[in-house]
Order: sequence, then C-alpha cells, then structure tokens
Amino acid sequence: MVVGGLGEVDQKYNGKGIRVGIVHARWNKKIIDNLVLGAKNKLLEFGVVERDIIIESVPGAYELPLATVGMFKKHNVDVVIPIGCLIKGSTMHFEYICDSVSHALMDLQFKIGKPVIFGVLTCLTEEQAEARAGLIPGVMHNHGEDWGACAVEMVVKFGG
Ligand SMILES: O=c1[nH]c(NC[C@H](O)[C@H](O)[C@H](O)CO)c([N+](=O)[O-])c(=O)[nH]1
Repeated sequence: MVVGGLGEVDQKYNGKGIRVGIVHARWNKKIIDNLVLGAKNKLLEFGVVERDIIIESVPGAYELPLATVGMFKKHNVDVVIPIGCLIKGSTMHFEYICDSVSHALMDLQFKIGKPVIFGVLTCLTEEQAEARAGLIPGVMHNHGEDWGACAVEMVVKFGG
C-alpha cells in the first residue's frame, strides 16, 4: 500500500515508459527544491526512468501555465507537474496569482487533453509551506510525493 497525501494511492501503478515533465518556479527555493525532490523520487519509485523525467524552471508561479504548454510541446511528455510555492504577503498579489494560476492549470488539461497535476502550494505562512514540503520533521509530509504518485496514476488510468 502506497500512502499518498489526503487520499491514498491504492496501489503502486507501473510508471515504466511514462514521460513526465516537472516545471518549477524559483521563488522560495528551499521549499521548491524539496517538493521537486519528493516528486522525482516518487516517480522513480513507481518505475519512471530517470531519462523520462524532464525538469525545467521558470522565475515564478505566474509563469507555470505557459511553461506547462511548453513542456508538452517541446518535450513530448504524457503529464506535467507544475510546482510552485505562493506565500501570502501584505498585498493582494498572492490572491491574484493563486487564482489565475490555478484556473489556468485546470483549464490546460481540457485544452491539451493530458493531465496537469496541481503542484502549487498556496500558503498563508512560510511555516505552512515548509510543513507541506516535508521540511518540518513529524509535521505533515512532502506533498511532492503525492504529486508524483498522482501523475503516474492519471496517465495509467486516463492517458492517451
Ligand atoms: O512563485 C512565486 N512567485 C511570486 N511572484 C512572482 C510571480 O510569480 C511572477 O514570477 C512575476 O510576477 C513575474 O511575472 C510570489 N510572490 O510574489 O509572492 C510567490 O510567493 N511565489
């Protein structure tokens, strides 16, 4: 039994032959790096081979939707995991980026017909983000692992 995040992955799906794109923002590097590592390690655990995991970075979460399109076009992947970390500041900037990026990533799936995993943390504090990146021992877990498992399951079950 492989336990994912809130939901449980009821089995370890076979990721052999699946090509996965990970595109990550560069804001909040410590958190992002651990999320990416968690996703990558879970993909490898599920049998995705290293050469089929393509990783690119962009300046920030706002760039993730367009970069996701680029990953599908340029790297011929079966699924993309956009990874970002938005932390609430003193202005409305956070809300606007969270709202626009989440809607854009959701809509992309229907336009492209392939899975786009929602790997963007939208946190009110840095501590919330650290906990969800598995950086606080004993508090929550690395959500990147959930996203890796989700990516394989979605391609196995619904991939073209
Ligand atoms: O990835 C992030 N980008 C952020 N801003 C940059 C934005 O994503 C774009 O890169 C920038 O606006 C240029 O388009 C963030 N904040 O502003 O707080 C943030 O917390 N996380």
